[in-house]
Amino acid sequence: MEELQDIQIGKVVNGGVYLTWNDLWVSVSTSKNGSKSKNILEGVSGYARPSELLAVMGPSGSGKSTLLDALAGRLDFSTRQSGDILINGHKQKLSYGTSAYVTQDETLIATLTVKEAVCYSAQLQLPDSMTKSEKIQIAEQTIKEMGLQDAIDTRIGGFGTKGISGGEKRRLSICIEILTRPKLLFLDEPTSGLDSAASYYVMSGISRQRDGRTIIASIHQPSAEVFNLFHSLCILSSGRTVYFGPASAAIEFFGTNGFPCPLLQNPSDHFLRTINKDFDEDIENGSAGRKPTEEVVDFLINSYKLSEEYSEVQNQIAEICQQGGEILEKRSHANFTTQSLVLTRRSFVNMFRDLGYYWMRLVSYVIVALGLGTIYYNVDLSYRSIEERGLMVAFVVSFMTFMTVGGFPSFVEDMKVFQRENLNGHYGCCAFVIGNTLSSTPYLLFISLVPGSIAYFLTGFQNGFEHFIYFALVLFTGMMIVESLMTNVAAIVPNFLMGIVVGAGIQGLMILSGGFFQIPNELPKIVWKYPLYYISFHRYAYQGMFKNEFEGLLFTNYANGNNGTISGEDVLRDRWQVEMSYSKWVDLAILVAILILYRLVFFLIVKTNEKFVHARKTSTSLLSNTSRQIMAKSIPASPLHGFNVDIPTNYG
Ligand SMILES: Nc1ncnc2c1ncn2[C@@H]1O[C@H](COP(=O)(O)OP(=O)(O)OP(=O)(O)O)[C@@H](O)[C@H]1O
Repeated sequence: MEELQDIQIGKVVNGGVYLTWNDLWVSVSTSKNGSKSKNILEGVSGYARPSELLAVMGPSGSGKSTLLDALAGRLDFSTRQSGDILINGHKQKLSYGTSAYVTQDETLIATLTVKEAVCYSAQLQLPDSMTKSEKIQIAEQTIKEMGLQDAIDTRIGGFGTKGISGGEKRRLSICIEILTRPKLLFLDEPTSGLDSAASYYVMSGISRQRDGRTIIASIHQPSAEVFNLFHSLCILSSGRTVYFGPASAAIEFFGTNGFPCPLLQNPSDHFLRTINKDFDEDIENGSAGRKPTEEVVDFLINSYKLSEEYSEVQNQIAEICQQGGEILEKRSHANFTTQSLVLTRRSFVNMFRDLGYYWMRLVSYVIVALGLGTIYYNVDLSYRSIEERGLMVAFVVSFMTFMTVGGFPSFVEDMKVFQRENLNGHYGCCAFVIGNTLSSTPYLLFISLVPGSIAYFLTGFQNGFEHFIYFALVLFTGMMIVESLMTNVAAIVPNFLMGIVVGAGIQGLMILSGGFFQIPNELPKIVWKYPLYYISFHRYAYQGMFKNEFEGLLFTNYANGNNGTISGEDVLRDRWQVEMSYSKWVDLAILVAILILYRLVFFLIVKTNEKFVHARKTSTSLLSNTSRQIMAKSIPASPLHGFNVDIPTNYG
C-alpha cells in the first residue's frame, strides 16, 4: 500500500540506493580457446548516491557502456567480471522495479502515440492493486515530468514514417522505464545522435527525475550546460579511471596536473581532447613538443591514484559499506491475465495501423485470389479438371501460405520490443506469446475468408458451406503455422535478410516433400520421405484439401468421346496417393497440433533466451571464488596500477 502511494505521488520509495563498485575488472576472451583475453575495465572503483547524477565520460571504446552493463548486471556471456558491486553495502540482485536501464537504441512501437506507448506500459508494469485509471494518471504525470505533453498525441514513427523527434524518443524511452519509480536509473548514452539543444532537454528531464533517485548516465561529449547538471564525474580511458569525483572539481584536477581548461572552452571537450588517443597522429605531425596522449593518460591516471579525490572515493566506499542500508524488495507487476490482455490489445492496434503487417498482404492476397479465380474460372467435371483442381489446391497451400513470409520484418521489430521489455522485467514470455498469437488471429481469419472465398467461388470448387469452411480453415491454419515458423526464425535469427532466407528455405523443403510436386510413393526414401514428408505441414494441408475437393465427385472423360468416368475417391487414391484411412478432419486436427507445437517451440525459444539472460544477471553479481581465481590468473597484473591478483574474498 505504501509502495502504491509512493508511486502515485511520483516518489522514490523509502531511502534511496547507494551503489558502490570496487576494483571492478571486466575482460573478454580474444582467442577461441580462451587462452588470451582483453581487459575492458581495469580495476575501476566508484560510487553513486541518491539524488545525484553521475556521468560516465570517456572517448569511444573507453568502457562506459561496459561499466554500466556491469553495474546493472547486464554483461553478456562472452565477458568475465571480477570485483565488488554492492547495493546499500550488500551483495544483492537488482530486482524488478528497483532499477531501470535505458539503452541507446530506441526499440519503440512506431505506430503508437506517446500517450498510448506510456499507458500500455503502465498497464503492464504497475500492479493490479491500482485501477486502470490510476495507472493512466501515473502515465500522464510521467509524460509531463519528462516534458512530452506537447507530443502526447503524436505517433512515435519510425522507418519511413515521420513521428516524434530523436530527443523526444529518448525522453519517451526514459518515461517508460521510470513508471515504476525505480530507485536506480542507468542511462546508456541518452544524448547520442542529438543536437546540443535536444541533448539539454533530455538531460534536464533526467536531472528533474533525480529526487531520491540514483542516476548513472554514460555520455559522450556534453555541452557546458549539460555538464553543469552533473554532480559526480567518472572519466575513463581504455577501461581505466582518469578521474572520479565531483564534476565541479574535475577542472581543478586537470589544471593542477598541467592541463588547465582554456578560457571559454567547454570543460568536457577539454577533458576528452586531453585523453583521446585518436588525436595522437595530429600531435606527432603538427604539435612538436607535446607529449603523446598515451603518456598523458598514464600520467593523469597515476596522479589520480595519488589525489585527494581517489582517497575520498575509497573513504566514501568504505563509509557506504559500513552504513549498510535496506535490502531492495521486488515490486509487483500487473498479473498474468492483465498482461496478456494488454499485450494482445497493443499488438492488435499495432497490426491494424502498420500497413505492412497485414493490409498490404491482404491486398496481394485479393489480387492473387482474383488471378486464381480467373485462371481456373468455373472448372467443370472433365478429366482435365482433375489437374486444374490439384494445381489450384497446391497453389493455395504452397504459395498463399508462403506469402506470410512478408510479415517477417514486422516480427523482427516485435521481437526487439519484446526483448527490451522482457530484459527490463516488464512482463514474461508466456504473456508475450499469448498476446502475439491472439492479436494475429482475427487478421489471418479475415484473410482466409475474404481472398479465400474469392478464389474458392470463382473457381467453382465443391458447393456447400462445409466445404468452403474447411477450405478457409486449412488456409487459416496453414498461414498461422507459417507465421509461427517465421516468428520462431525471428527469435533465433533477428536479421531481415538471413531470417527470410532461412524461413523461405525451410518452407521450400517442406513444399517439395509435401507429396504434390512428387507423389508420395516416388519420393526418395531418405530425407524426402523420412522424415520430411511426415513433418511437412503441407502434406496434411494438401491431403485435407484434396479430400475436401474430390470426395463425392464423378469425373467424366470427354476426350475422344469415350465418356468413361472416375470417382473422386479413385483420383485421391491413385492420382494423388492420398492417405484415405482417416477423414479430412483428422488432417485438419494434425495441422492444429503442428500449429500448437510451433507456438510451444516459440515459447521455449524465448523462455530459454530469458533464462540465459537472467542467469547471467545472477551470475555477474554472484561470481564464485573459483571463477575469480581463474580470472585473476588470466588477467595480467598491470604494472601501472599495481593490480593485486588477490581478488577480494567477500565477492559473493
Ligand atoms: N563482448 C565483447 N567482446 C569483445 N569486445 C568487447 C565486448 N564488449 C565490449 N568490447 C570492447 O570493449 C571496449 C569498450 O566497449 P564499450 O562499449 O564499453 O565502450 P564505450 O566507451 O561505451 O564506447 P562507445 O562510446 O563507442 O559506445 C571496446 O573496444 C569494445 O570493442
